[in-house]
Amino acid sequence: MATAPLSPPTSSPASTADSSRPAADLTAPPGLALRNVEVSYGRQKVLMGLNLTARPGRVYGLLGLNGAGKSTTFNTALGLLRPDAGSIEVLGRPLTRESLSHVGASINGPAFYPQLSARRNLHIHCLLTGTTVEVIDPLLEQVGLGRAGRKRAGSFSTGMKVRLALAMALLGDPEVLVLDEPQSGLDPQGIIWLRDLLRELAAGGRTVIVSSHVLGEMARTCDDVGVLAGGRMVYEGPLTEFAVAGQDLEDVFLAAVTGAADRRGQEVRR
Ligand SMILES: Nc1ncnc2c1ncn2[C@@H]1O[C@H](COP(=O)(O)OP(=O)(O)OP(=O)(O)O)[C@@H](O)[C@H]1O
Repeated sequence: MATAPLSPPTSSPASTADSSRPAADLTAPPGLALRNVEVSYGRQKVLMGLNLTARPGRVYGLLGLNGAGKSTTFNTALGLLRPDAGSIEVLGRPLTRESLSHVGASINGPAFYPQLSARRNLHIHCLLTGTTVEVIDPLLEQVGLGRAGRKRAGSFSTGMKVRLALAMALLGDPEVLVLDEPQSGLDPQGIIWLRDLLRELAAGGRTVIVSSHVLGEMARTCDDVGVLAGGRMVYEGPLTEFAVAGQDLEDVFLAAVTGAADRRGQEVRR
């Protein structure tokens, strides 16, 4: 699938997820799909038959309470954790080194060499991934670090580190982007900037998957949501069908996850 090249982020007012956005293209293979995935840490089962489908051209928000398994889902989707059962597909192909080369990710917080400049960090990533270094300057501009490229990454503010992590994730112009809590550490201006960037990436045909606890921001950013509770997806689909007009996303979310917890409690008690 071809994706449109990135253009500088717009300074448009906050875009809000709404029903006027085009429906998902169900004929294209999902950017990322997990099928009946089971993952345990020792005796603790964390994912129990998890299904997730994130589609091109859409921003997908993975929601769940602390400890629901969002990071475990991302680590498994990226091949960093081996599932006990189930399968993972990227762009309709099995998870392999080749299919993973179409995925950019930022998980487990920003990771870089603090003693090196932002530019040098990106240079190393280019060498590791076989990406041309020509992309570095436009990318630094793209994430708002154009004037900070020569500064030591270790001296960056939290928000600047988040922007550098995003630049690393975007390095190979990936068709699928997986970001674990990308807003974390950004100020309100940065959050609006990120929202516009994610929407622009999706509008260019990419599959964008983010996790977050900030429900209001997810409501503004995402087309689709997956709500993880009790090791399973308790809702997956358009945001507008999860919290319909007039409903508060927080209320609907809490009802969905506590309902799942109650059901799970009953299963355990039985
Ligand atoms: N490496 C690990 N070893 C053992 N248990 C783990 C490990 N990583 C996660 N867990 C456990 O798995 C469960 C799910 O954790 P995970 O980090 O995936 O949740 P999360 O939804 O990302 O949480 P948060 O929103 O707090 O980041 C938790 O009970 C956690 O304690």
